[in-house]
Amino acid sequence: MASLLRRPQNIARSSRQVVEAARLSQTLARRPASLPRPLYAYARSRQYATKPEKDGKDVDQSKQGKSAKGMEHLYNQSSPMSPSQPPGGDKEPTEDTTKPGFSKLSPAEEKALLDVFALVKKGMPASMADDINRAMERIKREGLPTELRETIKEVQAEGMSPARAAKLWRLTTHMARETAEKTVNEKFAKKEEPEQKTTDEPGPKESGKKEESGDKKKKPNDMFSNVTEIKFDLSNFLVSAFVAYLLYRLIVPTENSREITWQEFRNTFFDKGLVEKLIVINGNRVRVYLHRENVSSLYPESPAAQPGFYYYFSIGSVEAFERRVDEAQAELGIPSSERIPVSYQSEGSWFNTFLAFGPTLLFVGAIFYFSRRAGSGGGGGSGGIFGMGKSRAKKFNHETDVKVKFADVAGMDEAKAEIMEFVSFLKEPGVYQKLGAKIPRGAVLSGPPGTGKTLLAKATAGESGVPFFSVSGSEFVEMFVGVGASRVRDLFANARKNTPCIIFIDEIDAIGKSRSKQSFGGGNDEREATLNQILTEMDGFNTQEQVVVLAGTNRADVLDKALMRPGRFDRQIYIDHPTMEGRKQIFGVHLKNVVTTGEDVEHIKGRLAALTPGFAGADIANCVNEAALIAARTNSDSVKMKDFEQAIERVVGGLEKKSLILSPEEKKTIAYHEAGHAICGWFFQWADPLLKVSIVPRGKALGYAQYLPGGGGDEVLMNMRQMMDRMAMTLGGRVSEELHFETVTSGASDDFNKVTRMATAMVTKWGMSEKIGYMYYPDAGESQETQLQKPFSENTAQKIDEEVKRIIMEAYTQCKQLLMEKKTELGLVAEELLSKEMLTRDDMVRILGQRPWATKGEFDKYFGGGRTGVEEGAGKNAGGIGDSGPVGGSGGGPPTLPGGLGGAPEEAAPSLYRELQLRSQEWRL
Ligand SMILES: Nc1ncnc2c1ncn2[C@@H]1O[C@H](COP(=O)(O)OP(=O)(O)OP(=O)(O)O)[C@@H](O)[C@H]1O
Repeated sequence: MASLLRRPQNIARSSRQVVEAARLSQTLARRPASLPRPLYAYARSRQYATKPEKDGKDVDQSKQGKSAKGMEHLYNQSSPMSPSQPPGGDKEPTEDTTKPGFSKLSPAEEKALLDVFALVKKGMPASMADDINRAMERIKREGLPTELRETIKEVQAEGMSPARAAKLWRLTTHMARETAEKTVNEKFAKKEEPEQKTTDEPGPKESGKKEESGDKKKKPNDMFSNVTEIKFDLSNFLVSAFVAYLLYRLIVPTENSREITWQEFRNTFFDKGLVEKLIVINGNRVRVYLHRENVSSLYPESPAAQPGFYYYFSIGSVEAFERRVDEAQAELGIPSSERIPVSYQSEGSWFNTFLAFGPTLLFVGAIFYFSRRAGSGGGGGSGGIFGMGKSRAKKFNHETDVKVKFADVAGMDEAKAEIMEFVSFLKEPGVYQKLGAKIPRGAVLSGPPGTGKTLLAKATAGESGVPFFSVSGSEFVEMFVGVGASRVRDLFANARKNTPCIIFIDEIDAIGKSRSKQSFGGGNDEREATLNQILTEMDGFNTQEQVVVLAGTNRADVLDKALMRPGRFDRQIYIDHPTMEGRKQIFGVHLKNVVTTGEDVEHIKGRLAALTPGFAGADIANCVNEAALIAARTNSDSVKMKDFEQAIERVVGGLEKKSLILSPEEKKTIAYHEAGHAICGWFFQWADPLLKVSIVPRGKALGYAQYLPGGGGDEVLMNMRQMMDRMAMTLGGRVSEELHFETVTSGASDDFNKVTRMATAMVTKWGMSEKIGYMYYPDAGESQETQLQKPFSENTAQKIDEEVKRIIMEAYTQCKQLLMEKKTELGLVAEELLSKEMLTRDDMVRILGQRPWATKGEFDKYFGGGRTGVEEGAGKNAGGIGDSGPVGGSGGGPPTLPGGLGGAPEEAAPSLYRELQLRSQEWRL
């Protein structure tokens, strides 16, 4: 077409042919049998129009570039698919910038594209909008590839098919790439130009030349960074813009069809021989395809001249339609060999297609959306449905992230020594391997919450200087079966790529629970699959692979046996609550982070350690922080001992209840109740020494007495004397109420709970009752069998009840005896408590004199008190039952405990000791 436009004489000649043909066809069309003629005329006109004349001389020069008068509309290029040319045949053809193989946009197309571009540009940054403008300019200047337009035409006429969609995609991508490359080349050219000029410049700039040439060498790199940037943006933009345009054109088409009646069809097109073929759509509508060139000759203004446009009419039935067409053709005398072809098609609308796919699309969309949300909520990076099987483990770099060292982990020296071996294995594997030693694969760190298991694992990574993968057991658990196993695989695969390294699985009980225990009530396939995968992966290492797996759990007892066998988690490291010395060291670590100017830190550490039996490392860290907060509230320069004490009270007892107003009668009852506990604690030899007693309500308690269990030491065993003294002391509140008031209150309920639990344990677990003997009866919570059935007979149950009652009554008698003896002292303490609301150990010494029994350990060092090192032993017990009661029978020596004295601390009996010991720390009425 471009070459045609450059030869106006050709246009003039062909226009004459077309006019002639059109005129002829018009005349002939009126005659019934003239159907083939216009076709012939059309063929001629096309032939001449597309074939350039070799000899242009015979064209009338005066008419060069002009169309015949009255026929201008034939050349005004109004068809959307015609190459662009300014309207009006009189004008000189402008310079053609269309590339070979390209054709220009029609004004209508240009407008549509501009609309789409304007829509896309909205809300874009200015730089991108510029790119879009540039792209549009280029399209206007160079047109679209002819192949692309042909395909668009096909799509418009016959609909979209996968092959056409692929072709469109290929063409638009190709075009986008070309455009981007061109832009880049232009940029190169522009940048090189000024540089050339600089080098040409003579004179003093000569010296700068070398630098410039050096610069020039660098520039291609800079340019390259630009190149990729432009290429990416522009190509992406163009592809999406074209696709948007095509969709726009396909889904919201311009008017490309119109309904006509049978009569119109016959008179206007059929009888004039303009019909090329008929397609019956879905048996109820007929699409009329016309000889477009003939139509444009006859009816140049008609929309039917535009490509993609067609007429249609509705039919009642296919048979009736066929009959009518046959009759019409017979009337026109068209021989059967030249009859108009009729074909049949069934097709659905875009809307129907969309509706058919709608539910599927919605479903896929919903899955995608929710999986993305699930993904982004947790580990971040690997979100989305495709990232589901990816491990969520966080990798910490030993150089930047894991700064914890063994020095930051205080106490737990044995655990540290044990785990130190892993560090030396990772640092110097050769030492072990040359002796043929197999390196342990992993260790389970178990113990109560907050005792520093995670911290120890981090310190191991920090010391060994290897990458550290940290993941929580619950992160493997997903609602889809197989995801957990796939995450385990991914985690270990990652670890193997980063050897030597440490994997730390926190709360491993989330996936490592014993399989037999889980199966109760249905089982859990997903968890089992995940566990099996861990078992396989841990077996799958070869001994050379330096991957150490550490796991943390609070419940080592529920873990699957297979997980704990040697070759998997070879070592089990139990981390208990820290001892007095351990607490001291942990306080040392955390006190470094707060300002304690002017304080004797050594003394503070010791005193705080003595004040916080049963505290885990996390509690200690919290306490120190609370103390700093309290100090900050009072605008202090440094954190003082009193701040720490307040913090401990707050951590253990809760907030002071200032809003709770008690009546004078209630206050008096509370004061006598607490004084009863205090007197017992003071005068019973084996009871816990009193530290502080208060009637200020705190948390749930109306008053409290604070003791130091075990005399500030770290005993894990209790003998019968201690138990009896503790029970008697616990009953002191109620006994005091009985002695001083006409009636008693409900305030002793928690005391009774503790006493009953302890007495029951003495009878059913610790073999401290002659009637029951050396038996162990598990609680309902301890095993599944006991949940349904009691492990003893009715007769034994009765005996247990009797024994428990007897022991409690003995404790009661012991307590009452003491409080009646010390009624005056009790009154003094209670009245002082009423007036001061809180008494310390020093107040007690002032009122009652020195405690008759010395305390053990370092208690006196930090809390005053004259005597130390008083011998323990039977006979010095003021109200003890070691030598008076029938229970025990061992002459006051520590009873032998069922479950093994030296057994692991998680054994039932010692853990109960621990619990009772901790409970004595609680505040009580
Ligand atoms: N031995 C210790 N030395 C110093 N700080 C400690 C120690 N133990 C615990 N802590 C403090 O307690 C915090 C919590 O400890 P960590 O997370 O290691 O406990 P954990 O045993 O893993 O708890 P959980 O079983 O609940 O996961 C630590 O960040 C640290 O501040």
